[in-house]
Parts: sequence; C-alpha cells; structure tokens
Amino acid sequence: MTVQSIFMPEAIYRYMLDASLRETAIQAKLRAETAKLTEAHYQIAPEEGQLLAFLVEMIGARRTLDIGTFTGYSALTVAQSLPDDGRVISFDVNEQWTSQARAIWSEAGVADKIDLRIGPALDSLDKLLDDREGESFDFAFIDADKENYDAYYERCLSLVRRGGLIVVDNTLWRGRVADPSDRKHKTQAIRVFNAARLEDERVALCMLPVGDGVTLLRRR
Ligand SMILES: C[S@@+](CC[C@H](N)C(=O)[O-])C[C@H]1O[C@@H](n2cnc3c(N)ncnc32)[C@H](O)[C@@H]1O
Repeated sequence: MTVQSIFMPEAIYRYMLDASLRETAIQAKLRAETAKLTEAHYQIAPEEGQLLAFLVEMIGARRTLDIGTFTGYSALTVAQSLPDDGRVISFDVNEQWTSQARAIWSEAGVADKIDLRIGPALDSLDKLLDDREGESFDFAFIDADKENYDAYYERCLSLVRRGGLIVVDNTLWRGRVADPSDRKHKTQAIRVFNAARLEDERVALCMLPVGDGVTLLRRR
C-alpha cells in the first residue's frame, strides 16, 4: 500500500507513523480497499484522518460537515471520534465511490451517524442554509473540487458556529502552489484560496504540512 509524505524524508515519515498512528482496523481495511482504485490518491493520508479525529474530539464537536466523501475515510474517522449523538453530513456527486463508503460505514457501526447527500455540494450546502441551519455546525472538512474551494469555504463560514473549525485539504497541492510555472486551474484556485485566507480576519489561521497540506481555520 502506498503511504507517503512529500514533506519529509521517507524514513522519518515511516518512523512518525510507527510512533504515533492509531489507525482502527476498519480504517486500515478501507485504505487497503481504496488502494486498488485508480483514484486511490484522492483519499486523505492516515495521519490526516487522525488529525481530523483529534480536532473533533478536542473541540467536543457534535454536528459536522464532510465535503467530498469519496470512499468515506474522512467521514469514517470523524464519525468514530464523535459522541453517540454526533452526526456527519457528507457530500459527494459519485454513486459508485460512495456505495463503497456506505458499506464500510455499516461495517464500522457508524452508518447511523452519517447522512450522505448525493449531488453538487454547493447546492446541498445552500439547502442547509435555506433550512436555517446556519451557525449550527461545529466542524467542517473541505476536500472536494478545488475550483469551488472559495465557495465551499464561504458556505461553511455561515454554517459553522463561532469558535467552530473549518479544515481545508490539499492547500499545498503537492508543492505545485509554489511553482510559478504551474498555471493550471486547480493550482490557481488553491493559490487564490490561500491568498484570500491570509487577509481574512473572520478566522484564526494555521497551515500544516500534513498530508497534502491542511489549513485549519477557527471562526472568530
Ligand atoms: C479528494 S476526494 C475526497 C476524499 C475523502 N475526503 C476521503 O477522505 O477519502 C474528492 C471527492 O469530491 C467529489 N466531488 C467532486 N466535485 C464535487 C461536487 N461538485 N460536489 C460534491 N462532491 C464533489 C468527488 O466525487 C470525490 O469523491
């Protein structure tokens, strides 16, 4: 199974995982199953899953959003660290990958904590706002199409309560954001998102070289 970090030498990365990764058996199973897919690299790194679980536990989250389900790893790690009455609403457009997610969530015994909404995530987030669910979430994880990152973030800022956390994945985009010759749409979208956050006084900000780069934003 391919596990790697571009931000540190392989031997140190392996040591870090050996020294600190507490991956549950079902999480490891999902990672092994997903590794067979061409799109396996869509899945978050295991230490990033552990970071999400840590943050959710640290802030005592109950109501959470997961934008970009894929085969369900981020939703699974969050659901497993929520209290019994905790909930994840997870959004994706893809029926095939999310059917794999549903199966593993059932096997993990967390299916009743996860509400999967199929369809464009922006529409689903707008529906939550229309239904007056603004400021009712504690935590949001953004990990879907990069071109919509800014729009997802603005929705999440309205949906998450003051003091709540928004976590954004891929903000270092395998280092491509730092390569001026890379003018691809996705790279540009992430650069624009990152630059806007530096000036964004609505949140406290911290970027970590974990996984593919993770930005933590705490709503003020
Ligand atoms: C990087 S993967 C998410 C990985 C996932 N968080 C995990 O832990 O395995 C991105 C997902 O976003 C979904 N996606 C892409 N565009 C979308 C959209 N407009 N609305 C909802 N989901 C979308 C894709 O189908 C894909 O499953």
